Amino acid sequence: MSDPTAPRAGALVLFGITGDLARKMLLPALYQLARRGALTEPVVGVTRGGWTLDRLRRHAHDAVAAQGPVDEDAFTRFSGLLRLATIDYDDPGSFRSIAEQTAGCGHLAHYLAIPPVLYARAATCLAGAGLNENARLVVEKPFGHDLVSARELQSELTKYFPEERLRRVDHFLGKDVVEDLLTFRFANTLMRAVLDRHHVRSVQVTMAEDFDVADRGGFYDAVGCLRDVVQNHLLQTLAYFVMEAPRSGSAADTLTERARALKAVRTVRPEDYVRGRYAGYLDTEGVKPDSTTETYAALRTYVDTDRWSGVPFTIRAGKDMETTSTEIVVELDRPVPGHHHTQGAQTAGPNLVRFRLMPRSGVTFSLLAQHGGDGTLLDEVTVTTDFTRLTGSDTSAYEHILEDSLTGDPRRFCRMDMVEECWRIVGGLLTSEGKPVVYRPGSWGPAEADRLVTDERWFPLENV
Ligand SMILES: NC(=O)C1=CN([C@@H]2O[C@H](COP(=O)(O)OP(=O)(O)OC[C@H]3O[C@@H](n4cnc5c(N)ncnc54)[C@H](OP(=O)(O)O)[C@@H]3O)[C@@H](O)[C@H]2O)C=CC1
Ligand SMILES: O=C1O[C@H](COP(=O)(O)O)[C@@H](O)[C@H](O)[C@H]1O
Repeated sequence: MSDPTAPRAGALVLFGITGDLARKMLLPALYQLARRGALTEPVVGVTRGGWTLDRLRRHAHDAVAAQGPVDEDAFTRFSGLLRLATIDYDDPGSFRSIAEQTAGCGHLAHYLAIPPVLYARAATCLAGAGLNENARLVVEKPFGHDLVSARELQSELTKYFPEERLRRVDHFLGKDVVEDLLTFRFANTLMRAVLDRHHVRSVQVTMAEDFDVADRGGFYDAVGCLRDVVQNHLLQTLAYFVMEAPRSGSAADTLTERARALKAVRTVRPEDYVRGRYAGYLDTEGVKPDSTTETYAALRTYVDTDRWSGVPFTIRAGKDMETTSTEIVVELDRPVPGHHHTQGAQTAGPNLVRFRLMPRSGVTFSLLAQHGGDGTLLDEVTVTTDFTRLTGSDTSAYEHILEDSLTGDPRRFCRMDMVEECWRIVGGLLTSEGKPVVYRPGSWGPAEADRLVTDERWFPLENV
């Protein structure tokens, strides 16, 4: 759904079209949009040079082919939309090449998939060429490296692009399954009835990845796990899980409720934080020999709302772990003791509601059922469903993000107040010193993190 106050852009100006993110995500997503007729506007790739339009087209084909079979007719349509502009960040006049390529296109959407240190410079040069007028600026993550730098960046960008025309990407917000948390919670009375402090004992959020930092050592070592995925992706996902129902389906109401939820997340105390690093990380190319960067982060927080007050939320994320899986596991309270039919439940496993976000999105309930003819003997049973198989949805996060960049719909982006809240929540952890605890590659991270969860027990993930 587009935002009626934000006109659709007449062209997408893509800085960083030759880069890693463009190859892995943006070019394949743009092709998919063109394939289903959702992209008919020019896509102007911006580069410092060395590329021809033919090379870009071949590169785009390779990027698309790397993800599966190519519909050549659709690719030809997409390829016909590609244009190229060469710029020099030290020569603002060179940005006129973008104006030449976008002449007659109307409103522009500039998408910055370049190193974040260049965001302010790019915005300044765009303005110098008059390309900020009525234009939207979309910036990739990260937005700053702490609260102060995020505010500084905001102040630089808003000199030329006011907040209502700024979009900050967090691709988790483009994932259907993350948005679906809201529908699943509020459209189902069963869920509405139990997801609150009266029924929930604890919530565990895990984002495990079974791969290491590979060739991203230089980037990752300056960032670490907390900044890479917790401060943004996992806190935004948590916001969807804890927020109240928006008053309406409008982007403004959704954003307001999400921001309210983040404001209620308690600032994490350093004693509720555990950092880890997989063995062998220091041998990665681009990683400093004396690096203290974490590849695993686990923290405990609380959400101070009427619904969630007192419920512990633990979040953990890590590279080189046993599997690749993202889940929210909700542990429900045990039934009251003292009854014939609740006796067995005191020692059996608790009821769990498991929101499986990735790789196969769906939900699983762990329940108890009578074993044989004795109501006190219980079996643990699971009831599971797979959303992707049911709905057949296969729209990638970046298809949504890029389409919204064109339409202007702000709901799948981070508003500045959300960015500030996320930095506030983890702010006390960013300067954590000392070496992270070393963990075995392929494991579940350091055992030290067990103290953060209720009963010192992480529930095993289902997608294993
Ligand atoms: N790669 C990933 O998996 C992810 C990346 N991101 C974010 O996306 C953005 C782009 O990331 P990524 O594609 O990996 O970045 P790259 O390092 O691949 O750089 C992207 C492009 O930026 C230009 N560039 C690179 N370094 C410089 C420099 N020093 N000065 C001027 N231009 C430069 C180059 O384009 P040219 O030479 O054509 O000018 C390059 O192709 C970043 O903000 C990153 O944080 C977010 C999530 C995941
Ligand atoms: O932004 C990032 O996200 C990916 C994980 O995203 P996914 O959609 O593939 O699950 C993560 O691997 C990467 O380190 C981080 O920069």
